[in-house]
Amino acid sequence: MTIEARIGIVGGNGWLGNAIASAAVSSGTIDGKNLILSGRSGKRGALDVPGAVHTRDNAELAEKSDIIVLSVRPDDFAGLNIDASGKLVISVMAGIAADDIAARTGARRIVRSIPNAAAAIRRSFTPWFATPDVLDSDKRIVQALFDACGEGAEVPQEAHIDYCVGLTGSGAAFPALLAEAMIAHALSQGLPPDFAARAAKGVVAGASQLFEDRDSDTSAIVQEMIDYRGTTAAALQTMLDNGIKHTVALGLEAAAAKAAALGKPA
Ligand SMILES: NC(=O)C1=CN([C@@H]2O[C@H](COP(=O)(O)OP(=O)(O)OC[C@H]3O[C@@H](n4cnc5c(N)ncnc54)[C@H](OP(=O)(O)O)[C@@H]3O)[C@@H](O)[C@H]2O)C=CC1
Ligand SMILES: O=C(O)[C@@H]1CCC=N1
Repeated sequence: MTIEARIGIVGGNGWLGNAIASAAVSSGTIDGKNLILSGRSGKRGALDVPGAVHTRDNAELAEKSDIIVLSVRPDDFAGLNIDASGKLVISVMAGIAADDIAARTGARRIVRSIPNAAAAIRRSFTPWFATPDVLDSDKRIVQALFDACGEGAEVPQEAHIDYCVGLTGSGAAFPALLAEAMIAHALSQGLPPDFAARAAKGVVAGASQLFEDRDSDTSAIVQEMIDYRGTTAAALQTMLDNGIKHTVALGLEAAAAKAAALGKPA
């Protein structure tokens, strides 16, 4: 789907806002001339967004946009002054509730979402939630925008978005941590650093490619290896016995708790 509406991204010069803008244009989902990107400093994002207008003036952005994406840090939201009444607002901010977005912007049609940094390569799995006033036509645009960034998926409750800050928003961070743990152990066993890094990243990257197959079932992969009763089973069972699932659960809960705290005044 091509989005004909004009989209303004507040914080469009930042990590995520720039990635979304780049993905939307490079996929052909929106013409760059229909994008306006704002930032305070005048700095541009790392990724080129051909045709887009850049501004430091959020009032100009609001005036020129049919849809406003809020991509400032949660801590900066309280200082944001923008009139989005009558417009669709799409927030990517962690922890900021739809009611607070409505109160600050005057908008009623509000979507909350949690993309991740893989939007830069159009591989973000992005959950999104629409408040009751959001129109079906708005939803088609939101889905198209997040499909341009990878894959969008509507969730039925706002609470799911708060939960997903950890589940999807952290993006490459958790697989990177797994690779880090593997590298650290390989180094402790005397393997050369360059080899250890290539080996661990190669395993994680290879697994990611395998998971691309929509039919791949992670629990089946784990069970198959446990049933094989070989060396991988020994490793998996030791990790399970030592609480790896509990550790992951604690991490996801910590992310959700941090997001909840971000949404509250200090
Ligand atoms: N990065 C990620 O992977 C993810 C981020 N998010 C959410 O996305 C949002 C953006 O995060 P991220 O891109 O990482 O942060 P960045 O700091 O990279 O980008 C935020 C941008 O907002 C701009 N900004 C701040 N205040 C204003 C303002 N009043 N008007 C216009 N622009 C403003 C800043 O511009 P300047 O520097 O010029 O002041 C900055 O470039 C956050 O709310 C975060 O929770 C959600 C999921 C994943
Ligand atoms: O780490 C963060 O705060 C951002 C927001 C959600 C995921 N990443």
